[in-house]
Amino acid sequence: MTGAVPSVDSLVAGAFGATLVIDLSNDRILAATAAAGDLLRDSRLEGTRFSEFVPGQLGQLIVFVDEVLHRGGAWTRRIPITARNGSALECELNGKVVTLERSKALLLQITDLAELDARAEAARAAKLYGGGLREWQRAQSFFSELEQQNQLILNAAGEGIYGVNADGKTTFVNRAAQEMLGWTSDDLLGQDIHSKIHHHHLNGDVYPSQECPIYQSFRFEEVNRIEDEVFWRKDGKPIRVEYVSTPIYEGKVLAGAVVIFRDITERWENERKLREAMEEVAALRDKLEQENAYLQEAINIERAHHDIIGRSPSIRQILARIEMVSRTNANVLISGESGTGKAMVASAIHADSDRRRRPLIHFKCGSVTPDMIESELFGHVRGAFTAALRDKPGKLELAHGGTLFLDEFAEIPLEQQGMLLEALQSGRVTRMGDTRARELDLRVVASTSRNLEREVQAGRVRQDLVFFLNIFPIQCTPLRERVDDIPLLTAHLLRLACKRLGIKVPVITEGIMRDLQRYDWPGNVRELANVVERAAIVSRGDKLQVDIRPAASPAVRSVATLMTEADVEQIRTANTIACLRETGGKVSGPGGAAELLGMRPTTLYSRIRKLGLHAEDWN
Ligand SMILES: Nc1ncnc2c1ncn2[C@@H]1O[C@H](COP(=O)(O)OP(=O)(O)OP(=O)(O)O)[C@@H](O)[C@H]1O
Repeated sequence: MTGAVPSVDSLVAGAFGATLVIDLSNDRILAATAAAGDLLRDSRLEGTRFSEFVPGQLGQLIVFVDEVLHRGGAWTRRIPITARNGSALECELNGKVVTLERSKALLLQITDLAELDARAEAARAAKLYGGGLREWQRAQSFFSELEQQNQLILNAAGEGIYGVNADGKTTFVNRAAQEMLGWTSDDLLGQDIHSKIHHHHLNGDVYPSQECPIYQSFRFEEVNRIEDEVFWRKDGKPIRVEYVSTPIYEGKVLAGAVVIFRDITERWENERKLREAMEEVAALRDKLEQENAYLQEAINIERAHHDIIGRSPSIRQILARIEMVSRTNANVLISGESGTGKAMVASAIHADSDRRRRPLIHFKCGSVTPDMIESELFGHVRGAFTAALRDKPGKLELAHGGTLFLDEFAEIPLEQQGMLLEALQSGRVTRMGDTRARELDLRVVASTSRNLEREVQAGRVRQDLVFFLNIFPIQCTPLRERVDDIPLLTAHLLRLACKRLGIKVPVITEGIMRDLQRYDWPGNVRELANVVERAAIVSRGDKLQVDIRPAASPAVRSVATLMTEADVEQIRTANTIACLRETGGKVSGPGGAAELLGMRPTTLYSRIRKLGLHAEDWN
C-alpha cells in the first residue's frame, strides 16, 4: 500500500530551521521556510534556481544530489552557500528525496555552521561558567554556612570572632568584633585583614604578615594562642587583645582560620595599676617600717627630752647657738661627753627648723656592724646581697626633706665615711645593687664624744668629712662643769621619773642636793637621771633618799664615810630591790639575786624578811 503523496506546502510547514523543497528536474525552489529566507537573505525564494546560491559549486552539488538520490538521503559541509547579499556561509546541507505527484524533489535542510559553533561556544561557556561559579560558591558557602549556621552564637558571643580564608582575606566578622574594632563587616569582608587591623606592633614597629601567628595558623596548620598584642581600630587607636587562632578545614582541605579575641585593654590597665600600686605599697611599707622604728625612738626620746634644762652660761650658750643655726640648713657638729645632751640638742635643732614636719632620722653609727653600715646608710635593692630579700631605703633616703642625725659619726668605718661624704656632697644616693641615683635634700647634724683631732691624726676619721660636718660646732659641757644646773635638772628629772612611776614627788633636801652637786658625774645627765629614778623608787616617806654608788667616784666615797646606819640600811634595801628587779624576783639558782649579790640564798631570804620587802617592791 502506497501512502498519500505530500503536498509541497505540507513539507515545509512541519520543517525546522532553513528548509527548502527543490524540483530536481529543473533546479527550481518549490517552497522555503521563513528561516531559509532569513539565512539566504531572500524573501522570495520560490521559483528561483537553487544553483544561484552555490555559484561555482555546481559539480559538488550534482555529486551531492546523486548521493541523495542513490542513498535516499545524505549530508555535506563541502558546499559553501552564498547568500543573496553576497555573504559566504559555511553550512551543512542535509538532503532527502521526496516523491511528489509528478516528479521527485529534494528536501534540503541548511544549517549555518558559524551559528552552530557560536551556540556550541555559548554552551561550553555556560557549562564552564556554571562549573566555576559552583567552585567559587563552594569556598564562599563554606564560610557563609559556618557563619549562618552559627549566626546566633557568633553575634551573641562577647568575644570578637572573625574568619580568614587561606589567602588571608576576611570571610566573616561577628558583631562583637565590629564593635571592638570600629570596622564594619563591609570594610573588612574580602579584604586582607592583617593590613587593616594587625599591621603594627604597639611600639610602632611594622608587623609583617608572615610573622603573624594568625597567618601561621593556616600556613603551619597550628593553633596559636597569643596573650598580649594589639589590634588597630578604624579610628587609629590600638586595643590590647588576647586571641586564639585556629586553622579550619573543609573536609580534609585547609580552608583558613578562625580568630577569637578579647579586648584586654581594661584588664591590662587594671593589672598595670595594680602592679604599680603593689610596688608603691611595698615601698611605702618599707618606708613605714623605717619611719615607725624612727617614731618609736622619737617617742622615747621625746619622753625624756621635754626641754633642755639649765641656766648655766654653757647651757645658755648652747640654746643661743641652737636658735642661731636651726633656721639655716648648715650642717652641725655637736661634741661632748656621753650623756651631756647631744641627742637632745640635735632634736631641738630639728624641731626649731623648717624641716620639723619631716622626719629626724637618728642613726646610731656605732650600733650597726661594719658590714651592714653601708646598707643601713644607703639602702639596698632586693638581691644586692644574700640577706637583701626586698628593696629597702637607707637612712639618707629616709631623711629626705628632713634631718639626718649621725650619732657618733666617728664610729663609721673609713671606707663608708668616703661614700657618705660623696653622697652628701653630691646630694644623690644610690642604693646598694641599684644603678639609679636618688636625689637627696637633707640637713646633717652629727655628734661625737671622741677627740676628733686625735682621731683624724690616727687615720680613723677623714679630715674632709669633719670639715664638711663641722660647719657649725656646738659643744655640750659635762655636768661637773656646770653644777649650778644640778638642782634644776634634778627637780626636772625627778618630776619625770615620778610621773612615769605614778608616785608622789618627794622633797629634795638641801643636804641631798649638796651631795649631788659634789659628785663627779662621769655619766653626766644620763647618770643623774638614773640616780634620781632609782632614788624615787627607793625613797620612803616624803624625802628623796639618794643612792649614789660609793665606788663611783672619790666624791661619793667621802659621802659614804658620813653615812649613818640608817643610810647603810637604806642603801642595802635599795640594792636588794634593784637586784630582785633585775632577776625578776628570782632569789636562788643561776642568775638569781643571791648569786648576783654574792651571798647564800638562805641569807638573802632572811634579809628580805628582815627588811620587810614584798614582791610589789620590785615588780
Ligand atoms: N640639759 C638637759 N636637760 C634635760 N635633760 C637632759 C639635758 N641634757 C641631757 N638630758 C637627758 O640626759 C639623757 C642623755 O642625753 P642625750 O642622750 O641627749 O646625751 P648624749 O650626749 O647624746 O649621750 P650619748 O653620747 O651617750 O648618746 C637624756 O635622757 C636627756 O633627756
